[in-house]
Amino acid sequence: MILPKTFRNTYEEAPERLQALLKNGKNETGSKPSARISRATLLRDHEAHLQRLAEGNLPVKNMILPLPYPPARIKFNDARCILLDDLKINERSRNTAILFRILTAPYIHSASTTIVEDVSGNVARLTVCNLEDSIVDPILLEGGVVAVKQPCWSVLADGGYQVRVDHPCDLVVLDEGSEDVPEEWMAEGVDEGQKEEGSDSGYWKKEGDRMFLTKKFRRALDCYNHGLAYLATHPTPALSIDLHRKKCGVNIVLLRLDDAAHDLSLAISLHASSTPSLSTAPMANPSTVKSWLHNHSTADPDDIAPSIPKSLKDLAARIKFDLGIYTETPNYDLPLISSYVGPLTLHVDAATYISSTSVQPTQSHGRGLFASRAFEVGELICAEKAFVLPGLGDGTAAPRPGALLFKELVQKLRWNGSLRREFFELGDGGYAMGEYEEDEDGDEGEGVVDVFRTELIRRYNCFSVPPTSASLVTSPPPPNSNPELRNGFWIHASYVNHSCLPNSIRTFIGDMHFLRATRAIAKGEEITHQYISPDIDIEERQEKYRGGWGFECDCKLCVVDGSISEEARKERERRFEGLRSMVGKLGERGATTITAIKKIARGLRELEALYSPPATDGGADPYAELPRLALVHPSLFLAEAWRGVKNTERTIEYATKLLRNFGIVTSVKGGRFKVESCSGLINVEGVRALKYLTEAYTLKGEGQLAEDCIGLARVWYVIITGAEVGMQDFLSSR
Ligand SMILES: C[S@@+](CC[C@H](N)C(=O)[O-])C[C@H]1O[C@@H](n2cnc3c(N)ncnc32)[C@H](O)[C@@H]1O
Repeated sequence: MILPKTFRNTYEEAPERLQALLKNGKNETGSKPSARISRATLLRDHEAHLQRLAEGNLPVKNMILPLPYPPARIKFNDARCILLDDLKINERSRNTAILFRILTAPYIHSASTTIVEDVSGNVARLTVCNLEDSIVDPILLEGGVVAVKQPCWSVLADGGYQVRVDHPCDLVVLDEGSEDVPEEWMAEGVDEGQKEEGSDSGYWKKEGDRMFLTKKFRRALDCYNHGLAYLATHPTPALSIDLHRKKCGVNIVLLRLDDAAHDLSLAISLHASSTPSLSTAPMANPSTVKSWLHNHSTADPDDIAPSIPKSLKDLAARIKFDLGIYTETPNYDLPLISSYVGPLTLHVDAATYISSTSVQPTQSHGRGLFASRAFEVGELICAEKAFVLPGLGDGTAAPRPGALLFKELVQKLRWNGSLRREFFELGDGGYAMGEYEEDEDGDEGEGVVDVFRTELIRRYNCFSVPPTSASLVTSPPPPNSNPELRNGFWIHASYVNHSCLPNSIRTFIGDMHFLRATRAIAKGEEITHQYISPDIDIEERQEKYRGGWGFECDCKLCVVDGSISEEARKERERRFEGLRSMVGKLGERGATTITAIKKIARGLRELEALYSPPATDGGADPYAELPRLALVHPSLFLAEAWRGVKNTERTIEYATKLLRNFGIVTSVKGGRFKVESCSGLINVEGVRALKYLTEAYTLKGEGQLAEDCIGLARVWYVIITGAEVGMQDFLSSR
């Protein structure tokens, strides 16, 4: 079919149009659509969209969620069945459901859209969002029957209407042959020939394997289930073990870890009961095995792992790590863990260490993370495996990292009741008020996941992550390009509040998150890190915290920066920008002359004066131990410029200044280099400053001072990258 030039993709509307619709769309709530599009037109239009989809290269769009509504909690069988003629615009009744037969192959991109009819033969466009759908393994199958709970008409940007499902749990896919499928839809779609031919478990196993290899994972599960149903009447333990094992593998791929644990416990208990030496062992009981898989520990008191074949043991390890193993001892082989991470995998099999911290209420920042013991500079405070980190195997960061994370979160929460409670305890910015409150036990109910709340929790708590933090330091992205970042989610780390003067730094090695102390932390102290590095200007800084997370920072630096006059603030900014552009121009010219360096040094002194305490204040310096952020960039330039022209004294002066401007006050006394006070603002520039100091002191023959500086640089390198990997090269390179 040749597409008309006027074809407009109404299935993938531009985000701006959707936003405008949300803001300015006329309010038709409660009414019924004035006109409906005919079956022929809907099908023709759908065909045109499918053709466009097949041509590929659809633009990547940002997701726009409509106004929130809670998911239905009613079971389909208890719902009152209604028809398309009964639906109203934007008005849902939580105890209703509608049955649809799917008339076409779905259009699957950021959502799944298809054309459906109800039992009276009326036709509509159906869009299901946030579904774990794929073109090779569609959930909305042509000829299939689905039920939609609490249906209503939703308005489209082009003025039409559709039935839109946002909570995937509001969609029920009925099995072929289910007694809920109306009789008139029953005969079609059931392939009797295939059923007869494939009536034994060997056939279903082969068929399931074929589906698995072609990535039709849900079909594979169906086939293995058919095989197991056959085995219920023709018991063959070896085959049952095999089919449960295969189901377990598919469920892991689909992030259905609870189901995977269920299948594996059946496989292992069957293995035990059919092995004479194990038939009376505790592991012959599936619930014993299931508790072991879910116990978050490496302990194996029933010796299950040593008694089972390797294929089952490997799956057990996979499930236990993915459900989370907790350790009380922070012993990590960091070079080994780092070596696992590469373009094909971000996933690391390591245990989570959170036992030295606890979540407690703070005075004014909601809940926070607190130290249960003292930590020294550089010490590991906690280490945590990701709850979700998408992007495995593609080698590149996604263009919509937030949307990808959201989709995977919904999938993981939907299928794993055992993981839901912890997630929904996280902050959602106030959404869980009133009507949206979760069930008493903290669980959202069987498979019920509120996607709007999930998205808010994602937004307030997710992290932007590089493949490894070391990659940002050892091979930084070229200037003005974005590093390859994904969006990931770590539950315990989500409780850490922000401070511009933090006492910890977060780093990532694949899907492991590490938090290390940037200064000594006392038992009982709150742990903080920087959500983003603070802007020089206090107003810009607070605007980012307000916009991103809904708070204003009240750390010491923000209080002091916030107390200076508007005029002084603007003057600092003006001079900083002036210096920055001077430095930029020098960079363009290449070689830097001593005269040019001195000019920048003069500019820095003038800027420094703007941080000096007013004489009227009796000389008290509010910035005495605080960072002076506007001075960082010029002092870094000067430290490097003096180093470039091999002026040792000046290199020491400006590298020391650079540390000072980060709020790290150092001293040289009795031949030793010492940190007197540290704001916690440790970063790669600070490590560079220590490296320059090491070189300069070495050149001066001050061996002990050089030793002190390089020792500290090593500690800081581990703090900012998470591990020693790449340290030697970084510290020894020019
Ligand atoms: C990642 S969560 C941290 C845990 C959160 N306090 C809680 O109770 O769940 C981020 C939220 O914590 C609060 N928060 C974090 N840092 C803060 C700060 N410095 N001042 C005030 N609120 C802060 C904000 O409400 C922010 O949206």
